[in-house]
Amino acid sequence: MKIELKDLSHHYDIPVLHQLNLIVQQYKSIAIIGVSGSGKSTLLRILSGLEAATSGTAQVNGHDVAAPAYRASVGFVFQNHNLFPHLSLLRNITLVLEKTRGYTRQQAHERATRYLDLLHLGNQAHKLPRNVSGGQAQRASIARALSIEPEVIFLDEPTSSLDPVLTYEVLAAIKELRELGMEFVLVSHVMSFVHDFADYVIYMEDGSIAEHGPPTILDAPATRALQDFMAKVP
Ligand SMILES: Nc1ncnc2c1ncn2[C@@H]1O[C@H](COP(=O)(O)OP(=O)(O)OP(=O)(O)O)[C@@H](O)[C@H]1O
Repeated sequence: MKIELKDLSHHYDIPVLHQLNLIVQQYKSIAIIGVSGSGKSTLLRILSGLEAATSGTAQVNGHDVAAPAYRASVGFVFQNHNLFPHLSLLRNITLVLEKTRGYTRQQAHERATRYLDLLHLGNQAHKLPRNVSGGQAQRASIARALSIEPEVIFLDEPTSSLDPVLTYEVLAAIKELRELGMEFVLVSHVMSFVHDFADYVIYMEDGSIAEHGPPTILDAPATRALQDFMAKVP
């Protein structure tokens, strides 16, 4: 995947991202790390087209992220699974395919079943989100994001609401998908996973990219900022 940022800035009531410039290419799984409030989720939302930057430009695989059609071509997984509570796992997916892709019920059913199976949820398909574990619900939301067969999948701390066992389960599923050739940009606080999973790491501090490079930068940071961060995280 290729990501290109040019003077990308964003502010809410306060400035949050400060003139980011970056070109990253030929990586398949990019992790954004940094302390709370450093701007990771904001950058992820802008890269996925969920939010428009205040100024500057961002491109992903040559697409301008501000173009309306771009948003429909990517998948996004939120911190909490964000499934409709009154619909089964299966219906959560088929509804999206029918409404946003114009699939027939039969086509939607086939595709949703394929992705639920891929996430090892075939036997849970007819359950409501509240009747499955948090890890299973989160895997269903990943299946939903995958079902539109997006060019890139964005994940915002997909395990932040899960206990260690469920975290392991979701991260294992994501690793499996990477082996299938899917492309990811994710925000994660689980450094062991980032080390293992990402082939490129972006470290953010105070709304700036303080350091970026292959995951080996986590072992031997070039900047004081990343050194301090790595000394504090488990
Ligand atoms: N919708 C919003 N309205 C106003 N301020 C916001 C909004 N979203 C984020 N912020 C502020 O922007 C800054 C960056 O937030 P962001 O969520 O991008 O950081 P983060 O690094 O992802 O943090 P965390 O790890 O806690 O999720 C924070 O100061 C936050 O309070």
